[in-house]
Formats: sequence, structure tokens, C-alpha cells
Amino acid sequence: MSRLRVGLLTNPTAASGTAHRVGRHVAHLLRLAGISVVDVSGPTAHIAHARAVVLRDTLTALVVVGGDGTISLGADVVAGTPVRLGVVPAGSGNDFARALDLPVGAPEESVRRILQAMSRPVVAIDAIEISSALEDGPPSRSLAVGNLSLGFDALVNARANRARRPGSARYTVSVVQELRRFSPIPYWIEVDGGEREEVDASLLTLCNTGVFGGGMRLVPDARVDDGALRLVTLAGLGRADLVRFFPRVYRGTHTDIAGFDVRRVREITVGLRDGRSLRTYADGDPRALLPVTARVLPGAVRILTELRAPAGSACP
Ligand SMILES: Nc1ncnc2c1ncn2[C@@H]1O[C@H](COP(=O)(O)OP(=O)(O)OP(=O)(O)O)[C@@H](O)[C@H]1O
Repeated sequence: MSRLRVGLLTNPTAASGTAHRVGRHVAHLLRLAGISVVDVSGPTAHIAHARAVVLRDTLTALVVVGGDGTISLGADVVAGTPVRLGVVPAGSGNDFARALDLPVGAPEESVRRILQAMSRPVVAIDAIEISSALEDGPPSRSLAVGNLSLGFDALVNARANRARRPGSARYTVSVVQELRRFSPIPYWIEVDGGEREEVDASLLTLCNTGVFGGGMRLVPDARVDDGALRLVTLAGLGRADLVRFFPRVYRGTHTDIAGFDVRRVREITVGLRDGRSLRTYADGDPRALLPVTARVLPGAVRILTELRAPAGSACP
């Protein structure tokens, strides 16, 4: 019988450089289990991605060690292929891990579950494909498995990435700082090929997992395997209401706030009506400038974990 062959992609910079050590440990654990491990990590994300793509057809699975950005990098490598994606969360925020109930800070348990899932039926999750909608701009396309931030949360993400504080604290502090100068953003949106709509929103986020910012559960009932995304709009709130809104998102008690709206969508195109330039963020990293088109890729990523059952499906 041929040995299973796994590509290992560690982001040495994740969680302020501590993921490097976790990656070495994971390689050791996989080899102990009789797996042939080929390290595709590199000095930059671009090089690691290219190495993984070159070897992709020879792999049974790609295991990524890092945070949300590294997971989306790995997802981009395997999307639409039979290669399965294993995740060892070793980032700062680990929102994807929170959303899928993956063990955090426990590489032995992560590897144990990955190996277990390899002998179980395929589990596939949806992904978000993001592309620039600028007609005369350079083509840009990227993939995310978490969420696409299109406004306030993108500004917060940019600020948090510049901050030195660790973990979710830097996101919370960035929310407060960004709120000081924030006013609602005038968007146009086209949803699933429909008419163009005008929306002035304090928050516009396209969610697959619905978890971001180090544990905010923006869409508590989001599913990653339902072939659809959730478009969250928050409109009509003043600055003081917004200050109260974000702590409630951590507690998950925000969904009944007037002005909070969640729509099930497959594809959106979003732009700004005031001509300013705004960079979107997905899975913690900068993506295309608005306007962008984002669509669901149903079941694009075969993930090495079990998913919780849909609400209401439990046996009585
Ligand atoms: N050598 C590298 N290999 C892979 N990714 C790299 C590398 N160097 C820099 N990066 C970049 O680091 C970014 C951030 O890493 P990642 O999201 O995994 O960690 P984090 O920011 O600590 O965690 P989280 O997103 O969960 O808060 C990645 O999206 C990737 O673009």
C-alpha cells in the first residue's frame, strides 16, 4: 500500500513567529503516524503557495499551520481539487478555528483529528471568490473561507494589522479608535444579478463563517456548507449605538438590533457612491479595492474535520 503523502505549509510569521515551532512539531507527529511529509513552506506566502501548487497533484492532503490568512492560502491551493485541507490553528485570532470548533493551541489533538478525518467520508465547505470589478483595472482574484470585510470592519482590520498588541485585544482597541472618526459609507450593491441598490451602511460584511475579529460571531447561525453566503448590513445607527453594538457581537446578543440585517446571497458586486478608495479585507489580509465582485464557490474546499450538524437536525 502506498504511503499517504501530505504537504505541510507553515506560516513562520503567524502569531508573531510562534507558528514556526508548531509546524516542526506537526511534521514530527505526521511522520510518526507513517505519513510521508513534504514541506512546502517558504520565506513568503507567495513562494509557499507556488510550491504547494507545483506539488498539489502528488498530495493526498495539504496541512496548514498558521492563522486565518494561512488557511485561506491553503484553501486557494486545494479549492476545486480532490486534495483535502487539514488545519492546525496557530495564528493570533484563529477565527476560522473558532467557527469550526477546531482545537486551538493543541497540535497533537489537531493532528489526531486530521488523521481521523482522512479515513472518513469527504467533508466539503464553501469558499468566497473575490475579484476586482474595475473594468479597466488589473485583474485580481483571491479566495477566502471566512469573511469578506467591505467597510468599517475592513478599516478596523487595516488598523489592527498595524497594531502591536497580540490577539483579539488589538481588534477591540482598533474598533474603538476607528469609531471616533467613522461615518456610514454610501454603497451601491447588486445582489444575485438583481437591480442596483443604494445603501448607507455602518457595516457591510459578506460572511461564510460569520466569525471575525478574534471571536465576534456576527452571524451566529452561519453555515459553511450550505452553498450560500450571508450579506450583513448594519444601517441607521449613530456612533453611540455602534459603540454598544460591538460588545454585543462578542456575546452574540446583537441580532435583534434594529438596522441589523442578514441576507442569504450567492453573488454580490459592491462599490462606493462617493468615489473614495477603500480596500477590502478577507480572512485578516488585504484584498482588492472596491468595487469588487464576490461569489460563493459551493463545496470548493475538502476540509479534514467534521462539521457540527445543522440546527434542528438533532435526533429527539
Ligand atoms: N512565509 C510565509 N508563509 C505564509 N504566509 C506568510 C509568510 N510570510 C508572511 N505571510 C503572511 O502572513 C499573513 C498572516 O498570517 P496568519 O493569518 O496565518 O497569522 P496571524 O495573522 O497571526 O493569525 P490570524 O489571522 O488568525 O489572526 C498571511 O496571510 C500571509 O500572507
